[in-house]
Amino acid sequence: MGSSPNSKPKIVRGSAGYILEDVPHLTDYIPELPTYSNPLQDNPAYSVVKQYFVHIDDSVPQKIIANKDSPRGIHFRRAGPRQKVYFKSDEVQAAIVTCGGLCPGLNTVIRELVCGLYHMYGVKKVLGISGGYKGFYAHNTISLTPKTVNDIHKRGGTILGSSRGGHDTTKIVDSIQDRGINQVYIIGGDGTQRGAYRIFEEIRNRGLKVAVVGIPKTIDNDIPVIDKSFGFDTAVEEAQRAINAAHVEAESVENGIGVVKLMGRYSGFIAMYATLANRDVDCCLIPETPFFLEGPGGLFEYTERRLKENGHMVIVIAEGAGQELVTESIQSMHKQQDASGNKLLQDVGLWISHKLKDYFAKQKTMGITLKYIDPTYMIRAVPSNASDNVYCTLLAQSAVHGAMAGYTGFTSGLVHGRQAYIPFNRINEGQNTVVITDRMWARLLSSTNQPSFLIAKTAVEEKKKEEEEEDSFNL
Ligand SMILES: Nc1ncnc2c1ncn2[C@@H]1O[C@H](COP(=O)(O)OP(=O)(O)O)[C@@H](O)[C@H]1O
Ligand SMILES: O=P(O)(O)OC[C@H]1O[C@](O)(COP(=O)(O)O)[C@@H](O)[C@@H]1O
Ligand SMILES: [Mg+2]
Repeated sequence: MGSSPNSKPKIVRGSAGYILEDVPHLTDYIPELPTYSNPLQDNPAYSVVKQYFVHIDDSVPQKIIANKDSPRGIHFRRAGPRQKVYFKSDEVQAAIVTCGGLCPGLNTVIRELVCGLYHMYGVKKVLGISGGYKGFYAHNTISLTPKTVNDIHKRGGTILGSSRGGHDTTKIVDSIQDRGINQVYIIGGDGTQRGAYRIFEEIRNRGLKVAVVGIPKTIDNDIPVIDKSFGFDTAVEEAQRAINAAHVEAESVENGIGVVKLMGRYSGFIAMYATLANRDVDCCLIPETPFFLEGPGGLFEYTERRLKENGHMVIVIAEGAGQELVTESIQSMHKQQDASGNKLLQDVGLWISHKLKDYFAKQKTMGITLKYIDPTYMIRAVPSNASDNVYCTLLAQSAVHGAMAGYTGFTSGLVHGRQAYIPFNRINEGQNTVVITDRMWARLLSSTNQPSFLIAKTAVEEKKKEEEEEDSFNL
């Protein structure tokens, strides 16, 4: 996968604690590049906009909650068109690639990149790299025009195809150089953005005039810094259909339990938002918060209580939840990985369904009917909804403006509702997960009334410890 990224973050400090975490620019390593007037100024559609061009110093704060003594804090460069551009329209040879798992909106981003380049900047040469990163060196390219991408946003998936694994920095940059590509748009999740950083580093080391731009994609919403990733809203909406079905099935029988498993490998955002949106869910389990089955405060006890109270119950479980519990039961599936090095998960939905069935069969107190619904790929293989379509358009257009302005090594993202350019190193520094001490998780707990397993378990453990201490004292 090439050498480790090593570039230093570009930090600009201002007065009163202002910090700009800036993005690299082509002129950082190729001085005296010629500039040109932005063709947008002659575009009748945009000429009516007052102050259409973004001021060179505009930035977006990372934190917007402040008090009177707080420093101004970290900012990111504001996205948008600049007065001067660093590429002539007919000089640009752009390339677009989609990597990793599917996500609603991939085709919309492809469409808007192509149309944005064409209509805003007069760029006619856009190549689609097929099949993810390995497509740079192992597949043929596809020529993309506004005509060929015209209606692709109505379809799920990606017209370019995608893949995991196969990131070979040297081969990819050789291909970029050989094909004369000078703007690379890389659409993908956390793994993809790490790969994009390596490509940027290699391009910079070779001194090439190539802008490398990332567009963050993942339904898991696990990319740090940005408000949310495109496709997430659509996935949450699609998940409602599965939860509604589980609810209908559960309430139609005596002591019915509906279990729905939703995607979310390390982050439970889809499960959390789908639960909050639905309101028929009695328990939501996510990777960020451990849970347990037996004893006081456990899932079995809560399920039994809920069935007695309400006659039915709906459980939403994120695929990455409770993995340690499942691994304890099925030792053989230990630590398997996919081609990109992501953890392969065991089916926690199936596991929990069996555990609940076994428990009630042994208890003999009440007979249950359990239906397990696993919509898996259905929530991500759909076309993006209206709000995601608009979001994809803004992300793609911001990416194009940034590349044309000579910025490189950045991800285009939304920060507190404003489009910003975020340096790769910030995007790659960790994973966004649900913070269970935040208000959002508290809102969920109050909407489901489920036990906070954390507190309950701690209380049980403390009680056990006290009893053990008492016993040893009495001996
Ligand atoms: N640390 C890394 N360095 C370089 N490339 C990576 C890295 N992690 C993942 N990739 C590449 O990024 C692509 C997509 O990664 P993956 O984790 O499958 O999906 P996603 O980008 O959606 O998280 C794959 O081609 C993979 O080889
Ligand atoms: O079967 P695949 O394609 O590996 O995808 C499964 C994974 O992809 C996801 O949808 C999203 O993962 P990425 O966006 O990181 O690719 C996860 O929720 C899920 O675990
Ligand atoms: Mg990922």
